[in-house]
Amino acid sequence: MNDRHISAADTTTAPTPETQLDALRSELDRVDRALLDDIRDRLALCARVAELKQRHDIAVLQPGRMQVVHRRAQDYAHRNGLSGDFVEELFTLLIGEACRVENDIVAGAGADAGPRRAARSGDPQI
Ligand SMILES: C=C(O[C@@H]1C=C(C(=O)O)C=C[C@H]1O)C(=O)O
Repeated sequence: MNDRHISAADTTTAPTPETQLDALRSELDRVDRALLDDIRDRLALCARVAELKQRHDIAVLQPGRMQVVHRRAQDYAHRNGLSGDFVEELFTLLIGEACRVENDIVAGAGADAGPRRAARSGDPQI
């Protein structure tokens, strides 16, 4: 069938721009939730790193490790067509927040200082 023979039924069932926008926004909402879950999990791991550092008197700031994390993010950006500047800023923020959380824990701000970790399968249900 060519364009001159589209029936009325075909045109009425075509998704409207609004429907397509809603569908794309639902996808975005799902990705945003996953991003936030991953950020929460990253910070919860950093809180565990801080507890280990505190127990063994290891410095919170580890410039060598920060370099490794930044370098890997830049490689990823390069391979996946993302802006290197954007990824640099993003990881500067992520690492900065990790260090803030770690410093709070090492300074003894207590168990509430860190982010909540994600529930694991063996956890009690409350
Ligand atoms: C998580 C750590 O602590 C800090 C936070 C880092 C991060 O957010 O990736 C990296 C280096 C650290 O100074 C670590 O030492 O691994």
